[in-house]
Amino acid sequence: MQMRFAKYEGAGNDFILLDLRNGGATPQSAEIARLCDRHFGIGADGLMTLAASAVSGCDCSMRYYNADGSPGEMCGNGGRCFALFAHHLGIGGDIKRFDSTDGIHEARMLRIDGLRSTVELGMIDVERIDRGDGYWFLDTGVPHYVEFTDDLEAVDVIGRGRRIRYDKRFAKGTNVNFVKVVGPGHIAVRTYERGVEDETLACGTGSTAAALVTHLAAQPSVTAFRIDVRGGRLGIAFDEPKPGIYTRIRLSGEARKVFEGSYDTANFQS
Ligand SMILES: N[C@@H](CCC[C@H](N)C(=O)O)C(=O)O
Repeated sequence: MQMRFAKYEGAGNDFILLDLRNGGATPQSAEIARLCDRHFGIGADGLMTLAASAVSGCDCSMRYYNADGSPGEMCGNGGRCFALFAHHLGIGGDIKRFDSTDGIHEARMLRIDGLRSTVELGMIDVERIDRGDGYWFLDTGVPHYVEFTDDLEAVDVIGRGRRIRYDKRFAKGTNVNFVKVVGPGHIAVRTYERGVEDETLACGTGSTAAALVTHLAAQPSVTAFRIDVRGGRLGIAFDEPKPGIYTRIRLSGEARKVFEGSYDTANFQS
């Protein structure tokens, strides 16, 4: 069977998008891993399916899978690409509302330029940030470890990231972020991603975690951050109605449709 797909990227975090509204099945985990393989497949950090939503008021439903085929509860850059994919399919109005495993999200196209757009995505509220010895840990849709460094270029993101990712302290495993404070409201982040098992060029939920922890630990009066990542630049803004309670968290940045095509499912199934 031929399956249509589209490829999108947000700050270099890249994704395969499948529209399942007409009844296609979600690929099995091994098939997703083969599709995401950069040598034998299409190549991507993750894959998302778009389907009709069972949640009242939602335009559609997103499910996220990492490059190794494991499901993730949420993906920030993926969510921004998903919203643009929905926009290109003519789904929803100015505000796209969709459910993911971690909750309901709203997205807006702030600026459209051909196949690219600046997309702002609402993230789930964060009400708990744990402090460890030299690190912070929080859930911004998926689990994130955050550690500050003065020399981001010198960090062995893959080596250290992989050790921390499998540390027994983190029951579900964790994504790992190294953060350098550049100035007021300005940080740079490198992320080792769970499920990709590598450094990626950007991570939206990781950038969200890094901005919240920077606010908490170093810049309590700042509620909007510029985040420099390997693949570009992201923005985070949020409200803090009570100390340590973060609401209206918005992740913004460019997203782009890269190409579309079709594949023969028999080539990717075992
Ligand atoms: N790249 C993502 C995060 C994707 C999920 C993550 N790897 C996990 O399953 O923990 C982002 O932009 O947020």
